[in-house]
Amino acid sequence: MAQYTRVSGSVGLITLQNPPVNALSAAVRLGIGEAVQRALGDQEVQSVVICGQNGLFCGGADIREFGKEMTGPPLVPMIHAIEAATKPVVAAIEGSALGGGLELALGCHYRISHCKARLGLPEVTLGLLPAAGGTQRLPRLIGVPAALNLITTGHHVTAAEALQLGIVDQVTEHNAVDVAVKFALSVTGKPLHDRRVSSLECPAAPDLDSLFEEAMLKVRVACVQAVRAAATLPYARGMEREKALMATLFGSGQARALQYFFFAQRAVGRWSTPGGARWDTSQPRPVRTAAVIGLGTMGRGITVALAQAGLSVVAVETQAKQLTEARKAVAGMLKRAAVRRGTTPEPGSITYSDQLQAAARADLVIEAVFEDMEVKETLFRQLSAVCRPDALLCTNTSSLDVDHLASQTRHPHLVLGMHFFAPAQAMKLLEVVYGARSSPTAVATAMQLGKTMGKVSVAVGNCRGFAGNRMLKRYLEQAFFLLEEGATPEGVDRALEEFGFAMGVFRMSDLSGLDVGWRVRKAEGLAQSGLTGPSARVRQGRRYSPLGDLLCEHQRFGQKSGRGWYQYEPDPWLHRFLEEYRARHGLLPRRIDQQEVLERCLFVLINEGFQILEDRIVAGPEDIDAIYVLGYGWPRHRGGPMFYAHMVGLERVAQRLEHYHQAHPEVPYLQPCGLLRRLVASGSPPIHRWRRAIAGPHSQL
Ligand SMILES: CC/C=C\CC(=O)SCCNC(=O)CCNC(=O)[C@H](O)C(C)(C)COP(=O)(O)OP(=O)(O)OC[C@H]1O[C@@H](n2cnc3c(N)ncnc32)[C@H](O)[C@@H]1OP(=O)(O)O
Repeated sequence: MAQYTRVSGSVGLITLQNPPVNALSAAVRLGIGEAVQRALGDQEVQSVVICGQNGLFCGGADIREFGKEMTGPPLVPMIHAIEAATKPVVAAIEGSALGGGLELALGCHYRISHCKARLGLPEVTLGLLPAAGGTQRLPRLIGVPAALNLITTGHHVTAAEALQLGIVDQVTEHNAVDVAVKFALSVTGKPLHDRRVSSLECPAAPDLDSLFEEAMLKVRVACVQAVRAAATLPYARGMEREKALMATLFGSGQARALQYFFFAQRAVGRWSTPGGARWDTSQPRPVRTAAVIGLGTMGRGITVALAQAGLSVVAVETQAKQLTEARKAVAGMLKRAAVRRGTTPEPGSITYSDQLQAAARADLVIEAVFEDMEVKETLFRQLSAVCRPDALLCTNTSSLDVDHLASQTRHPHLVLGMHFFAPAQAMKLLEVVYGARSSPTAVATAMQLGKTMGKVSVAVGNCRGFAGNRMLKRYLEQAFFLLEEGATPEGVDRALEEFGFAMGVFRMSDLSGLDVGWRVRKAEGLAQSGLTGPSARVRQGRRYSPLGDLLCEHQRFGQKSGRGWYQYEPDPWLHRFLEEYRARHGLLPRRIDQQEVLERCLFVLINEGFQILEDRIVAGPEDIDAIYVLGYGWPRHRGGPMFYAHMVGLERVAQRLEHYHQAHPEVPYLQPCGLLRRLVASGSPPIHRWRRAIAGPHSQL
């Protein structure tokens, strides 16, 4: 909807009304069109202001309408009508003007922005391009290099930057609508020709061809082609090109995946637990002071993330040398982040101590000590004695039993996992792991704290490895089995990187350190040295690959030791080692193609995802997809593992798993899990119906 009123005698005020972000839905487009006509036809009205209700101009096209049949008037002719108006039209930008919202503002003759507003054309992040004239008007207004940068990255700019670039005409600290109305009165009757952006010439820039060629190599080709049309063609032909390019993107799998992921990241905030706790009925407690215990790499990152979110942080490290180093490292991290943001580091929000007692007054404590149950058990008993009785006690463990740690304390309902991903100050993902006794308030508080730190928090039930690492285990395992059967680390990584992972599984393991998993496997009784014969490759009645353990026995810990799955200097060791290993175990190497690598590594991970859904460890497929894209490098343009399964087709995923299970009956995880089989049997419903299909007592399966 759009509301029309007359203000200050002669200004027609059009207010976009579609909470929460005034997206340009069919109803809003219809409303704007009608209001513009009314304003232009009203004899009393000399100028027009367009704004959005509730302090937000417009979040762009309504993404929920994409992929559905188009209804309502199209955006492009409406923007043309505004630009062609003979009365000045002023956009009053507050909050955000993004995508179609900014394109609407670019169709206005003037743009006044509040100083806190942000502007941008983020369509590329949804697999699209700004096809309501954005690729044609923005280069004409601010020049090709700056427009190309904004359009191909999707970056938002601040109001100050927008003023400097020439996107807006004025920035105000006052009420932008009031300022725009006054401004509209002041420009009444002034000529408008040079205010119509579509009629401007693209400002000349040196060596445009090489700029376009360079951009083509780096970014979405369609965006570059559209901006090139702005620089080389008349406006009307440029608009035709923009429309044609958008048509090729609109139905693409990438666009569907990116749009799905936009909503998935937001859906995880509406968490629920099998015990009935929910986001909308649980009240978070305020957290003003947080303590971090253990200042290794993770503890330092968590300290920085908390301080940057404006909390007072008590950083505790009992080893003097480590404490001194951590203090320096944290100061350096804060300084570098401030330089990047162009601000000064906040002084005084972190205090350091070598005494646990320093955490006594904290609202919430996050321990990040060595990943060892005995060490953590002792710490939780101490924290329970030292801290306030209402303090939330959180563990940053990546796999240990949260319920067991809770049982060491006096108030188990206040114990949770907060599983950060390295580097903790930068990674967007946080797994909030609730135990059997965690209270709804505790979950809500940790979820809210994650949001305050700028993270996407996903509520996850307590199980070994939680959601992310539990799935990762199956993925790694298949990669090892593939090596046993004849594949090479390079071949497996190539297949995964061509699929879209920034790093294949072996390169990623080398980076994070092979010894980390080795320590966990030793603690679980899986890694055992000296075993020979068939028993070397079987544990707990299932196929097991000791390859990772053997590499560690040869002191190959990955990048940190200069050698892992790859050698960082010429060294044919690994291939010889694999050949000898296969010969020793009577394994006949075969040629393994990319399809098998992908299906075995990815479908087994997806199968575990379905098992996690069935076990109610997470509430919906969006949780798993957010975890995998934000924490494990799953390519965003493929939406996440569960969305990928939906795109591939559940029947095919189940068939291929069955096929591999028949070939490898000793690997039980290759057998399609019950939920996957039931979804296939019920006709493979689309992903947005899975949540309902899984839901316990009301299950439709
Ligand atoms: C011809 C085609 C023309 C144009 C193409 C386009 O315009 S494509 C759309 C381009 N716009 C965007 O990509 C902006 C997306 N939105 C945002 O970046 C943020 O939502 C925004 C506007 C900065 C506000 O952020 P905030 O943190 O305040 O809110 P949040 O992101 O949680 O969003 C609140 C709910 O609104 C839903 N929503 C946001 N934008 C849109 C949109 N454009 N269409 C539909 N719905 C949108 C969002 O999903 C949240 O709802 P929820 O139910 O929680 O999912």
